[in-house]
Amino acid sequence: NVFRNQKKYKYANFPPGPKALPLIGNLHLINTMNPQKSFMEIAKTYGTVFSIQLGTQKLVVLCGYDTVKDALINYAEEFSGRPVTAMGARTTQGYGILGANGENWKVMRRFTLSTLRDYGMGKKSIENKITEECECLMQRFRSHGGKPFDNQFIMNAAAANIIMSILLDHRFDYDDPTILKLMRLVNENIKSVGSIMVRLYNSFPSVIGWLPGKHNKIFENHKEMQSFVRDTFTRKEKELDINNQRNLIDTFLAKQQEGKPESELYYHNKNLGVLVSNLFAAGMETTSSTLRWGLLLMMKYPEIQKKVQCEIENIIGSAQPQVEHRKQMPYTDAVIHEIQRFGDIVPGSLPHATTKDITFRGYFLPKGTTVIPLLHSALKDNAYFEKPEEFYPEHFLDSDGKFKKNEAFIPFSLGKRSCAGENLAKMELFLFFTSLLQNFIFQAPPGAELVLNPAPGFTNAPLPHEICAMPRK
Ligand code: HEM
Repeated sequence: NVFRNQKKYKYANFPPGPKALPLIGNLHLINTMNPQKSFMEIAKTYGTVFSIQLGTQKLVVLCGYDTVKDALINYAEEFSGRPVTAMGARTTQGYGILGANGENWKVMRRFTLSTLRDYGMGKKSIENKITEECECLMQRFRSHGGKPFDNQFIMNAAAANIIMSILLDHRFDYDDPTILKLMRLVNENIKSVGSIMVRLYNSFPSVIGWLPGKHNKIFENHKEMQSFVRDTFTRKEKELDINNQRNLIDTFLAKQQEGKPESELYYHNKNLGVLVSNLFAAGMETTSSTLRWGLLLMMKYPEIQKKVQCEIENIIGSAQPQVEHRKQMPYTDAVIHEIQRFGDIVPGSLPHATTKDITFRGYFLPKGTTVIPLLHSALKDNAYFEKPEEFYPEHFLDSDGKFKKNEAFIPFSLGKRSCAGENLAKMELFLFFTSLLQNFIFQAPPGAELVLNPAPGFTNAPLPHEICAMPRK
């Protein structure tokens, strides 16, 4: 039996892992509130490259900075795929950038990086847009007059507006129904990506495909999102002036109209629609949650907040914060790095897949194996960070108070699939964070207890909480 022999051969040297139960596999070993913790536990028994089975699907988990780096840097091409899932096949699989593979992914990634560079990174213009957004955000903060408020919605809206400005060259008022609708769609999807129902559905589409649950909601949301995006860019198409491209959608439509073979193969509306939703999904909640961790941590550690504010006073004074200031501000830079390390926003990265059969650290991984690079295990790696479980900006400072790099700082992942918005995100984090601290003192509401555990989900957002923003001047 050729098939059986092949299967046996393929899995003979597969990474080890706990024994799987019928149907559920190892699901009973995974704490759905905190899967990272379960993974770290399993690694203690089975090593830094181990396998687990969710339902009927086998995954390989990479644990610890050295292992993650070895895979994503030394075998960059081999680990650069995305898994093809049953759910994805019915939604966005293959299009856009996040879930794409092969040539389509390469073209979309190249397009995204170069367009973000042209409209966003490096250029002064995006810095001005972020600064403008900061002003609007601070006005909202001021309107609370120092009284407690929940900042989740408003921070999401500010982050959404930055992406919006790159995509559409337009900012929406925080009460505009368009942005409210978009945020609802993106948030609901991100929440449900982590849900156990979705994971099960990936394993047995035919068995539970008819059950009402979050996966049906995802399909509905996805359709709503696509029709929303289509309406928006059809309008843009009418206004397009090839000689005056003002945003990412313009540039995409211009490529579409070039009439080259590439135009038809890759620059079609399906790719545009999925790419646009991907950029929202990837860039909104990540940036906003990081900033919310930042403010929460400043309330928790007022003495650290004070040191940041001192540095702001010394270097920026009452001028407008600019990216240029960062290199003169080692303490603030260290604090922002530590916020990202401690916040650990995307603990399991996005799932990767092997693009060919490979042998990694003595184990055989057939082409198409789903691989989870556990960024959490690098950001909390005690071989690289002195106090991994604490908020300790000194992780990024040398004894002279200068900024000190740490190679295990990989919140944006590594290698060919690493975050395409890294530079944009860093610019946003610095400008929003310093502007807010320049203008407000952040305090816990009277009597409130500040909890630093993350809310359960695919990303690590802070638990719901309120903040008080006391104007400094
Ligand atoms: C603090 C903010 C952010 C963090 C922590 C973050 C983190 C990540 C991580 C961990 C990945 C997965 C990498 C992998 O598969 O190994 C990713 C992918 C990605 N991110 Fe970000 N991200 C942030 C902000 C942004 C922003 C602002 C954008 C742009 C709008 C963006 C666009 C993307 C894209 C397009 C991908 C997919 C890359 C690909 O599949 O080739 N991200 N990000």
